[in-house]
Amino acid sequence: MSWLYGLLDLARERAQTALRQVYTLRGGTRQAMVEREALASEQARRLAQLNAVERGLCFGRIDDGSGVSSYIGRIGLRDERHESVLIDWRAPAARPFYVATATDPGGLVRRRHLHLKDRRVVAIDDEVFDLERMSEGERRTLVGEAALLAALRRGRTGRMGDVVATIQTEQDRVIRAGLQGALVVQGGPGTGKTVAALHRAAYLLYTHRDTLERRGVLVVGPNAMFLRYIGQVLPSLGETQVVLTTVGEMFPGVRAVAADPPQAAVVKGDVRMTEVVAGALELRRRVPDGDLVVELDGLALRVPHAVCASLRERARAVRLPHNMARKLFVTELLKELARAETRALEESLHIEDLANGDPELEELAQPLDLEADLDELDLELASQRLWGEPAVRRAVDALWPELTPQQLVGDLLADPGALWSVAPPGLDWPSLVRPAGSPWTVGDVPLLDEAAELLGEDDSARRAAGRAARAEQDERLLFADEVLQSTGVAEEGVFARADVLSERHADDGAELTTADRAAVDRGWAYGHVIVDEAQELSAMAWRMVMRRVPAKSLTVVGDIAQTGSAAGARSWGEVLDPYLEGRWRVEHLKVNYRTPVEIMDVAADVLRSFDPAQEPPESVRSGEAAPRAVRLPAAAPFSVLPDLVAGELAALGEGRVGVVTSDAAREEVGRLFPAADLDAPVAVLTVTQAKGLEFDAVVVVDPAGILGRSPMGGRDLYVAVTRATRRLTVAYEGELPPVLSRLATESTT
Ligand SMILES: Nc1ncnc2c1ncn2[C@@H]1O[C@H](COP(=O)(O)OP(=O)(O)OP(=O)(O)O)[C@@H](O)[C@H]1O
Repeated sequence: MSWLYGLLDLARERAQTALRQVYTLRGGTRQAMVEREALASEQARRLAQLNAVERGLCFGRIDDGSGVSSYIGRIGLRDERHESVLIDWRAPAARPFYVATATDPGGLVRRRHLHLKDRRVVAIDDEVFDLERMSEGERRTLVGEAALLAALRRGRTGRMGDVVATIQTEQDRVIRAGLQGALVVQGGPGTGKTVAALHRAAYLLYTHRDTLERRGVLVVGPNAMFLRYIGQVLPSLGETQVVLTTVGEMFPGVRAVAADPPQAAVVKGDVRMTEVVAGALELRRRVPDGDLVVELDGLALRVPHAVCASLRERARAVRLPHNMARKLFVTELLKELARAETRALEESLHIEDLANGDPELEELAQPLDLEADLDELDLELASQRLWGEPAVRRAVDALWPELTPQQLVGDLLADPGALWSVAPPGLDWPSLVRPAGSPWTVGDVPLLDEAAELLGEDDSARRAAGRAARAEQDERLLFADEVLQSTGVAEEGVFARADVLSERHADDGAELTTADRAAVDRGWAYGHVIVDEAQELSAMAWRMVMRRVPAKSLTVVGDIAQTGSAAGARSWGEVLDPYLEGRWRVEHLKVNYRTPVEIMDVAADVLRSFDPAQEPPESVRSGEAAPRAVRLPAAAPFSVLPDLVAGELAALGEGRVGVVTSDAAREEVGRLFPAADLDAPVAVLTVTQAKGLEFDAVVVVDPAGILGRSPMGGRDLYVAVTRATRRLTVAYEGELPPVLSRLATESTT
């Protein structure tokens, strides 16, 4: 191994030297500075990648029938003669390592898993593909079974790790699926959907770096805790440029964590909320009851009701977003007010009075028609003057206000009258009503996004800047190419292409990476979007996600059987067909790598209780402690939990306990374990919070409360009991729910 690590050290030194050189250069044109910065950030990224692969640099070897051996590792390395000596796990040449099975070795005679500690090989697992001498029992489908089981037996750290060394064939199919179109990864708990999806992100970035570095990859997860749980996987694979977010954070400027009550969540997630939001906007474009009258300097500027109505119609008819159409409305209304001002002035000038009875003057006095004399320039100047008048502004704002999404949605939800008048029949709008100024909920975020689409933003300044930036683009590109050529890096293939470099350093933020820029831009079009726990997204949330990926290149990861949100998915067709019209495909993952057979049998009973047709995934492990139910004492039931959890920690020796409670018990149980968090030995979570996570031992508290929370209670209990990798205890009061009757019961005294 030392020769491979030697090459890694060399590559690091080269990157470091290049970085130092870039930093020692000073002065020059702005262009030169921008280019230096581009090189520096590329070198820094390369260095970070080289550092990330130190642990377990090389983990596999494959031998083909002709005596050729290839090493598989976290990155690709070449020797001084430019010969490939370590194959990146994502390269096509590494594929046989993941797909060869005993029955279909694909030209391999041996697959070797290498276990490294520091920089030394400490263990080897070999699989020899010799079909002649293979017994039936050996024709298994697991890839590198010994290495896989060793990986699965390791205690959990509270953070998901990468699995490059032990990816299984069915997962490999998911990871290496093409970039185009939508792929649904459906699989039961613990089948590696999340881990496969993250490796897929790394694979796609490796294989389609040109497109994806520019457009970015977005991963949407169920909550912040989950994002922390998975946050290290991609960096450990050398990829730091992926945006991780939750539905509650997808609207820039809003960080929603609060959940709606179940009924409000259902209504907010209903696609008919598009009509509600659009209706609410319509209510804000008003026509005055009678004529519009603006009092200005003693004059009453009057615009007839019918004219106001027609101005509104014209502004609507342009079909621009509201805040952009407002410009047209304002321009037209100001002209009408200018005309009205002239009319008012006319009426106020009584020439007969000025003649003061003089018959000659009276004869001279012609009826004035100042309005007819107004030309476009007069109107424009008058409009400008009027726009400076607060009374005019107030009148305009009352008829066609400039609105933010927050104003539109916040006002609507606090206004029962408005909700009543815009909600389509059958929509339970009263469940939405709440006090003004309430904190944003996760269910509000897709509504804000919907509102933002209808409102639009005044981006004329940004577009002008964009045009100017594009004019510079060609020049920049040319220059970036020259830099790459002159430094020789173009040949080394170490750097991003010139257009990527130049794009990164476009005017709107020289030091910002694609990920940085994308994360704050609601209108950013990602190259690929991965949605995890996708069964939880409502129809409205899907609209928001789909807006972020116009190319519809998606990986949708989830399990319909685990849907906990009442607004979530009942089938993949139901949520995807409105956007993809059947143009999506499903890969099924069927092997459970997390939960041992003994616990999975209990979970299977729960699954059958709400969906008898579903097959639970098959566990790869067995032989862990039998899962049990513990009856809590009737008086102060939770008081025994600290001892119970301490017992679980002791039984684990090394590992973490997850206490998964009903929503009702969460607070009281949480008080018993004050320092509970992901990294602590004990974490206390509701089922919603525990979704996607796992623990060595799980204590499920108040199963009846979990079952009774909502119509989705059975699914919630299924999620709760499938979080354990080794031990499961169900702590209940009163009677054990019949669906758990398989559990051996104990009582506490
Ligand atoms: N090929 C593999 N090698 C080693 N470990 C694996 C492999 N596949 C999955 N695992 C492990 O199995 C566990 C479950 O994986 P993961 O969380 O991705 O499953 P999931 O399908 O997303 O589960 P859930 O539906 O419950 O969220 C994780 O600890 C993961 O690291």
